[in-house]
Amino acid sequence: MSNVVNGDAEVSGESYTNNLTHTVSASFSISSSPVATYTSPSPGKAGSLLARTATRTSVKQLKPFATEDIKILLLENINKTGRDVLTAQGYQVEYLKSSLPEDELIEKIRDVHVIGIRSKTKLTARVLREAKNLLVVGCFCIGTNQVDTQFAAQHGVAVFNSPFSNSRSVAELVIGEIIALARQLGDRSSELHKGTWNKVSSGCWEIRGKTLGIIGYGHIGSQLSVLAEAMGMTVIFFDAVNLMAMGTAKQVPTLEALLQGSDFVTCHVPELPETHKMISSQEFGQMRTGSYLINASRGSVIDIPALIDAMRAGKVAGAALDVYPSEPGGNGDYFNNELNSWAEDLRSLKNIILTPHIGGSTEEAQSAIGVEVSEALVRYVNEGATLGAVNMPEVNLRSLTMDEPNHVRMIYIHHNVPGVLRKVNEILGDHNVDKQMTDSRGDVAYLMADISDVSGSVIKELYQSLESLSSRIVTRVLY
Ligand SMILES: NC(=O)C1=CN([C@@H]2O[C@H](COP(=O)(O)OP(=O)(O)OC[C@H]3O[C@@H](n4cnc5c(N)ncnc54)[C@H](O)[C@@H]3O)[C@@H](O)[C@H]2O)C=CC1
Ligand SMILES: O=C(O)C(=O)COP(=O)(O)O
Repeated sequence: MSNVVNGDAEVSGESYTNNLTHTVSASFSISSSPVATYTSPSPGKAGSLLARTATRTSVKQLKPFATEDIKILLLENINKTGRDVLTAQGYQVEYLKSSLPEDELIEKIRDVHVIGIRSKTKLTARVLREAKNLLVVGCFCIGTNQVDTQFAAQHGVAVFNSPFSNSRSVAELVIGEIIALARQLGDRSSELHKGTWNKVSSGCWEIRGKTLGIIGYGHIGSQLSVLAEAMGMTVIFFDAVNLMAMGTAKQVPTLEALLQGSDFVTCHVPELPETHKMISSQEFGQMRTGSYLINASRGSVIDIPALIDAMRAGKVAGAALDVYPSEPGGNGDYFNNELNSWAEDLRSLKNIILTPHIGGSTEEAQSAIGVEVSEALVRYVNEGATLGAVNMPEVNLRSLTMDEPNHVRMIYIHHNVPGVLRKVNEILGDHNVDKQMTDSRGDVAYLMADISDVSGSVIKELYQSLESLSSRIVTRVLY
């Protein structure tokens, strides 16, 4: 492992790796050109922004660390496209197919600078507190409810996700389920699998002319709206904010109005305290008799025992669930009462489609998410850019170029308290700050400054001065 020159003292590769957050910041080697060792990633299928950027030879890659010292843990079967972007950078990438129970996760996370997860891995404050080297989290999915994003921000750890790369896949699944429920396809198919010919039309319907009620009209809800209208459905939606309706869809003012007016109800809200058991006994009472319920958002949104009662009473004629309050960390025979106390009652119902959280599980979605999130991670690790972060202010500066060999990029993540900028600018003030950007989000602020004509010893001084401020969360130096 290569040694890294730290100002005038030499730091061994081992100590450098053990606390990269610190030593990335504290490594002031300008002895080897990061560009010389840079290998540009092979362009992804989706047309990699990173790859395009890397081919512009004038852009300088900011990497004052040996890329092989960056340790990345990828859980939950993250797509090969994502793994390829990260390994092409030279990072050490460990990849597991499932998520990890909390204690194993804590053991593993202590060591890594980057973690990539999907919806199952819970990055709680307890886990993140142990993640002493962690710089950044990549959620290779839409939802970020599984991460304590606020705790992460307060400890200088940025969190990225993929806001819409699997939205279409979820919308298409729901369209399939609307027809499958209306025609009782699941039941007919499993009967025939068992040898029973059961040709019925009673209680089976066309979807043309029926009303679809969408709860949460964001990326998925609005995409679904377009597909449903194309199939002859009328669309109404309920959302916490006023939104532009697609096509001839109409926003309704209350959840009750949506439930009373819909033949099919589908949920597309995030997991929040306000959406917890949003559909419970009272709401089932407000639904039309013989209507259908679909949930591909989060398991906490539906009160499942209340759904079981509503289906047994004939109020709800069918349901499709993709998500559950407890979900297993990997594949296997886990869907039983040990996982969720009502699982066997749910499995015994007629006309209910139960899927193992596959809404976003298509080749297209996973391959696009792999590239998108990995590229955001690379930009954050190498350049400090927070564009698209869900828990940090969005800060970026135009790239440094090869014509600016003695420039340095200072990154200072700090508590958002009065007087910090004055102190930071006193420290930077004797130098030529070429460009600077700062922004805050809640309690945390992020400052990025590019400084010209600085030597190794000056970089060290700047770093130490910023580190000594009481407002400091994380200081990084990139050049
Ligand atoms: N089953 C699966 O595999 C997948 C599930 N999801 C889940 O679907 C959720 C929705 O995804 P997107 O449409 O991309 O999110 P989005 O953020 O684009 O849209 C969510 C919408 O819900 C609305 N909303 C929030 N709180 C509300 C409330 N209390 N009442 C009414 N409306 C409310 C928001 O205003 C927003 O318009 C995600 O948060 C995720 O949990 C997402 C992708 C795949
Ligand atoms: O994107 C999301 O929020 C999802 O729920 C999909 O999660 P997954 O990537 O399948 O674990």
